[in-house]
Amino acid sequence: MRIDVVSIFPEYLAPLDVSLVGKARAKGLLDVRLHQLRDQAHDVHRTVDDTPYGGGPGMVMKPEPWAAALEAVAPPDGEGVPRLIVPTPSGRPFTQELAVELASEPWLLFAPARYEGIDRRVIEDAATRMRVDEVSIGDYVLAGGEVAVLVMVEAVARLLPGVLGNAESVRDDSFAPGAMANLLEGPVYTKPAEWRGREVPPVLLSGNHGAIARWRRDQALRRTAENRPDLLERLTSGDVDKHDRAA
Ligand SMILES: N#Cc1c(-c2ccc3ccn(Cc4ccc(CN5CCOCC5)cc4)c3c2)n[nH]c1N
Repeated sequence: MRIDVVSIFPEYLAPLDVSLVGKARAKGLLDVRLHQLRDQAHDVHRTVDDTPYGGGPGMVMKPEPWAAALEAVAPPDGEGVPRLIVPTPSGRPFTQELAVELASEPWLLFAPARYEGIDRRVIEDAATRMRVDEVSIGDYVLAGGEVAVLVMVEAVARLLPGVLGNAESVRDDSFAPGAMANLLEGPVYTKPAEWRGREVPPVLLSGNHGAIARWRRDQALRRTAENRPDLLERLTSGDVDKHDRAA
């Protein structure tokens, strides 16, 4: 997979050089390219923003630099077309389902804006050439889209074949299909078996894999009921018997 990111703060994306994504890049599983939007602003101050038509707070990102930057990355007559992802507070929710969908794309182009966002005409113009998704990573307000790009790239990268080692697996992800689908992870433990007077739940030391699986599901149901009761609504009645619900 190729990932391009256009930003006025490409240094914000430095974490894409480390850990899981960094290793995936080193293994050649991911080709991440960062681009400075200001390189496409040719006035002496390399201006990328201006006042909003109609008034209102803040500044809006000018169309010309963005159009030039997107076309520099993906020339209209070039090979292949990326899927353009535009982080925005007003976007569709970024979910595990969308991460799975994006993980199947050969080329993603992220356009994290700053200020009050990008002139709408940039999105409309790009949509004549490529698929555009306006996406929000959550119901809170950030100062720009770079953090959202870090979130989305990590969520997508870990789904790519070969990125997670055998020891880790996306199979057990909270939101992956299967017995624990739509349940939050339960508690995890490691050595020592007793620490500051607190013991590891004996079932986890029992070697009884059936009992351990049942205990883990029960813990996941409890945690989900406590922190995300909305997710329990997604489970069919057959998944959760009345006893579990009451637990
Ligand atoms: N993904 C994601 C995000 C973002 C996000 C993503 C991209 C950009 C680019 C600029 N910003 C700042 C910004 C904040 C608020 C507003 C709304 N305005 C309406 C008029 O009153 C002032 C406020 C606009 C722009 C961004 C924020 N925030 N939260 C998420 N989950």
